[in-house]
Amino acid sequence: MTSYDALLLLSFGGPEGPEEVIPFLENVTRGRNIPKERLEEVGEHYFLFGGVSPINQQCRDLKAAIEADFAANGVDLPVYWGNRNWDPYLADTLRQMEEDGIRRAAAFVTSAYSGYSTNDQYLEDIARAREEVPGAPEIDKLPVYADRPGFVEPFVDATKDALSRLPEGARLVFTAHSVPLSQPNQELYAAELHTAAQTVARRAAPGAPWDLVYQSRSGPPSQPWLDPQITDHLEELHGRGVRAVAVVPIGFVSDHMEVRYDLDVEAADLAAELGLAFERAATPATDPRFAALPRHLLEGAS
Ligand SMILES: CC1=C(CCC(=O)O)c2cc3nc(cc4[nH]c(cc5[nH]c(cc1n2)c(C)c5CCC(=O)O)c(CCC(=O)O)c4C)C(CCC(=O)O)=C3C
Ligand SMILES: [Fe+2]
Repeated sequence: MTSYDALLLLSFGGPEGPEEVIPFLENVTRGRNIPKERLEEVGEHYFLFGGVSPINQQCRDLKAAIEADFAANGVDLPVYWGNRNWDPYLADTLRQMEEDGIRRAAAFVTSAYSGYSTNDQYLEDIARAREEVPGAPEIDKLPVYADRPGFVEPFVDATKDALSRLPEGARLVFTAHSVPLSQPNQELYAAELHTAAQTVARRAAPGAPWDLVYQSRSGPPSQPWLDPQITDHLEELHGRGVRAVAVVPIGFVSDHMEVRYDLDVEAADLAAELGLAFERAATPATDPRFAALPRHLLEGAS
C-alpha cells in the first residue's frame, strides 16, 4: 500500500509534573519574544492542573487508536511518537527508529492546518531532529487535513451534540489558536480555518449564524495577532442580545491545555458571569474516523 516502513505521530508535547512546567515553557518560547508576565500566567494554568498537560496522554491514546485502525485494516506499519517541545523528543524517537531499521516514515502531525506554527514549524522540527541523528530515517509529512472527512465529521457530530444541550437559536462560535499577523502563511491558516468552520456549520446547523474567533494570544499587546479573541467576542455577542453559544475548537484535534483552560475555564467563567449559556463541542481525539485519517492519507501518498 505504501513505500513507508513506519508512521510517525508528531505532536507538540507538554509537561507531566510541576517540575516540568517551567522547562517546558522555556522550550516552547525560546527566541520568540513572549513577555515574562505571560509565561508566569500560563505556568499558573498548568499548575492549576497539577503541572500535568493532558496532551501527552492524548497522544498515547491516539497512537493506540491508530494502531488499532492499522491492525483492523491490514496495514502492517509500526507507529512511533515524538514531540516538538517535550519528552519523547522527536530526535530521541528518530534515534529509536534508526535503531529499529526504519528507513522511511510518514509523519502525521496533530495539527490539521497549513501555516507556520501548524505546518512549517513541524517541517523545521523534522529537519533539525534529522540533523541531530546520524542515519535518521527520511520523513515525509503527510498533507494537511482540515478538509478531510476524518477531521470534519467528528466536529459535525460534536457541534450537533453541543447544540442539543443548549436552548434553540444558540450561536456557533468556532475558535482556533491565534498567531501573529507577521507569521508566514497566516492568511492560509485563517482561510483553511474559515473553510473548515463553514463546512461544519453548514452541516451541523444549516442556516445558523456562526463566527470564527481566536484564543490563547501570547505576544506583546503592541504586536497584531489574529482577532477577535474569544473573550472579547463573547462580550460583544452578549451585548447584541445573544443568550447561548456553542463553542467549537475547530483549530485543535484534542482537549489539551488551550482547550481545558482557555475555553473550559476562562471562556466558560466569562460566559457564566455574563449569563450566557455555554457548551463546548468535543474535539476529534480518538474518534475512529479521526484515527483512520493517517491510513487514508497514506493511501494517497507514494
Ligand atoms: C497555531 C498554534 C497551535 C495549534 C496547532 C498545534 O496544535 O500545533 C498551538 C498549539 C499548542 N500550543 C500549546 C502550548 C503553548 N503555545 C505557546 C505559544 C504559542 N502558540 C502559538 C501557536 C499555536 N499553538 C504561537 C504563535 C505561540 C507564541 C510563541 C510561538 O511563536 O511559538 C505557549 C507559550 C505560552 C503562551 O501561551 O503564551 C504554550 C505553553 C500546546 C500544548 C498544550 C498543552 O500543554 O496541553 C498546543 C497543542
Ligand atoms: Fe501554542
